[in-house]
Amino acid sequence: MTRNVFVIGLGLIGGSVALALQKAPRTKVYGYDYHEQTRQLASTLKVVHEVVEDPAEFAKEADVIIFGTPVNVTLQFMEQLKSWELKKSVIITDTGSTKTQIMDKAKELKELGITFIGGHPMAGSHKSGITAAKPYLLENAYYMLTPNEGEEIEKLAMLDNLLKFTLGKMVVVDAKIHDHMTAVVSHFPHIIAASLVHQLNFEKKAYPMTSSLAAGGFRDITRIASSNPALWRDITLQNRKELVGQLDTWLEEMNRVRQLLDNGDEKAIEAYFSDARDVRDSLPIANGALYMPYDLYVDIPDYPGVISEVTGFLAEDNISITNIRIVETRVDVFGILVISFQTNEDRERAAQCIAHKAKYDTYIS
Ligand SMILES: NC(=O)c1ccc[n+]([C@@H]2O[C@H](COP(=O)([O-])OP(=O)(O)OC[C@H]3O[C@@H](n4cnc5c(N)ncnc54)[C@H](O)[C@@H]3O)[C@@H](O)[C@H]2O)c1
Ligand SMILES: O=C(O)C(=O)C[C@]1(C(=O)O)C=C[C@@H](O)C=C1
Repeated sequence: MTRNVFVIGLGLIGGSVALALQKAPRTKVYGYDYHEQTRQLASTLKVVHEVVEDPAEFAKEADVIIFGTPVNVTLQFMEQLKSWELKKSVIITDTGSTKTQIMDKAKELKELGITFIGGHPMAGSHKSGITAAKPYLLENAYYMLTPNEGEEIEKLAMLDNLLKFTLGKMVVVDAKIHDHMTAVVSHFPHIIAASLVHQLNFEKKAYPMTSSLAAGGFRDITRIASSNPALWRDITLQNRKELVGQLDTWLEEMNRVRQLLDNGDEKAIEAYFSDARDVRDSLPIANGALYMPYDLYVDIPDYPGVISEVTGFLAEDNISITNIRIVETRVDVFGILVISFQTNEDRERAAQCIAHKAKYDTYIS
């Protein structure tokens, strides 16, 4: 029997989930988005098997409903669900970055016999919209499910079994604990990134050249400041209690740093950086929330066709790449072509392949 999966909100995350779930057996993926252009693109780009025009009407047919909408929109839909005609067996989930308010709302649905199990894949991008969706976006990332207490284990297992096709690593987490942890590693960093950009904006009024000097460090730490502001407004509002707590801790920490600088305490300042480096370097790379691809920097000469030459050699040796980009400056890196791999083994094989076949130097940053 075919199961009908219905994705509402076909942007970066909803679109990526929809693309991934098309690989699940006996599954038909339907999708709805309130933007007409997104619905058209969903059809043209085959992000879903079929586009739906009326979500409430189609919901009657759905076995699983997945919200890929901004978190406040998901709350509104959850209110509407109360009056939708749904299959008794339907399992509803979301992909939202916050969980406490959504899981509180889920309790109201449970009273009406509707199963809602929260979900949150810990992968994404500062890009938004359907054109940024990719079938492998969630691969290897933790995918958290946040059932309320007392949720039927069979329903949780059914959802887990379906979402496994995103290739995410499924874990179950309590909603409140989820919001505490994601405040630290995801939501608060967005505030810091935005605040640094504001600081540069202020500085550049007196020193206009400052912007031109912003290089790799500033780019890396502020990339997420280019995220969708409305999405982050909703996330930070829903998790504002946790964020105020993080902000208080941060302010205390900044006062401590200020003291170190005021005192000109060499040892303490070095320890501040070296302790942070040790912690950062021991974080789970590629397995955890801090998923990072294995990057290889290739020092290539500047002539047409050189990129396809390198990727051609890798293809000959059956080495898959996950990303490729050109770094526009040679100031802070050795190589100019950056190729990402899924595993360290692939990266090592690629370095050997490039050294052997192309004779270009490779570096790991
Ligand atoms: N961006 C990330 O990195 C990331 C990562 C993990 C989870 N999330 C969560 O995933 C969800 C979606 O985020 P995204 O990054 O894909 O955003 P997005 O802007 O790319 O996609 C959201 C989609 O929802 C649609 N939408 C908005 N209101 C709607 C409505 N009333 N009815 C139907 N469709 C509507 C939009 O048109 C858009 O296509 C959010 O809850 C977010 O917190 C985001
Ligand atoms: O990579 C990014 O741009 C992201 O911000 C992705 C990111 C994060 O890591 O904070 C953002 C929100 C999520 O809910 C999950 C992942």
